[in-house]
Amino acid sequence: MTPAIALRGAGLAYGSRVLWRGLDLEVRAGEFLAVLGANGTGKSSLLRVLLGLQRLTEGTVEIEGRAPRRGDLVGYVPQRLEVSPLTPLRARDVVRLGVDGHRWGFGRARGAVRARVEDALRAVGAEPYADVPLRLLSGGERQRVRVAQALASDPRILLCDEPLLSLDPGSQATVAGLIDERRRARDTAVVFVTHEIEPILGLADRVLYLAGGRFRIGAPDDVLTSPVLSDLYGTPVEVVRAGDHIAVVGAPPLRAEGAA
Ligand SMILES: Nc1ncnc2c1ncn2[C@@H]1O[C@H](COP(=O)(O)OP(=O)(O)OP(=O)(O)O)[C@@H](O)[C@H]1O
Repeated sequence: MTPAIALRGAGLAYGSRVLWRGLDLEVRAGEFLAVLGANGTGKSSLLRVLLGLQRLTEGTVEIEGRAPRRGDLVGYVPQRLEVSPLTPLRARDVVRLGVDGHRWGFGRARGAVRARVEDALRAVGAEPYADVPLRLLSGGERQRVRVAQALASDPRILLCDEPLLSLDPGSQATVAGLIDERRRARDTAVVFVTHEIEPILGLADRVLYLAGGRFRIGAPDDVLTSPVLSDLYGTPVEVVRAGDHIAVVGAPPLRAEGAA
């Protein structure tokens, strides 16, 4: 079966600075891949490659067997929804923007569009505030709306770039749970970039951990260990686990230039 995402011998550098190279990774439909690592290790750049916004400097990338391109195969959830204090947009309007006009048409298919929007709002539990102006919603409510927008086109692949940032722990768990529910219900492949490990620890099938030009891929329990991360960073790093809590202690800041 064609993987949802296939990277082969993939590398990305900005000038002489190598973010990562030799990345061989297949993500299958319905798989949840968490992408972890320090600031500046190239996590967002990886998403840009998958969105077709950034060219690899070596190797190849395919989305369902083809070069990345614009369209409704891929949904995207950014860090946060920036909202102008002047915008009249309501949650419902934002979700409507996520429904592909070409696929659903204008005029003739208005009923279908409306149903799509309602489904997406319901999926994230945003119906109670669907008609409230966005600027009046809390951070967690806005992020649910943003997830609804990304889900509205029923993408085969969902790319999430730190969607939990600046949410409280309860909202983090809710937003991560919504994305997890969708991938289970529709076999959506999920690539989830996050600094918050705990909310996705029980959800991720695999982890891609980036550190200063090097990386490890594997099941969370295999990658998030003191020996593996110490080896990856090249210095002693402690992974402390207590119940559902986990902390990576002693990871050094990013080196000035990359290259493993
Ligand atoms: N177009 C570009 N040209 C040159 N350098 C870039 C470009 N885009 C990103 N960078 C640099 O590449 C590095 C990786 O950026 P990226 O945003 O992918 O990292 P990240 O792992 O997502 O970081 P963070 O966790 O801080 O969001 C950063 O140091 C950034 O400044």
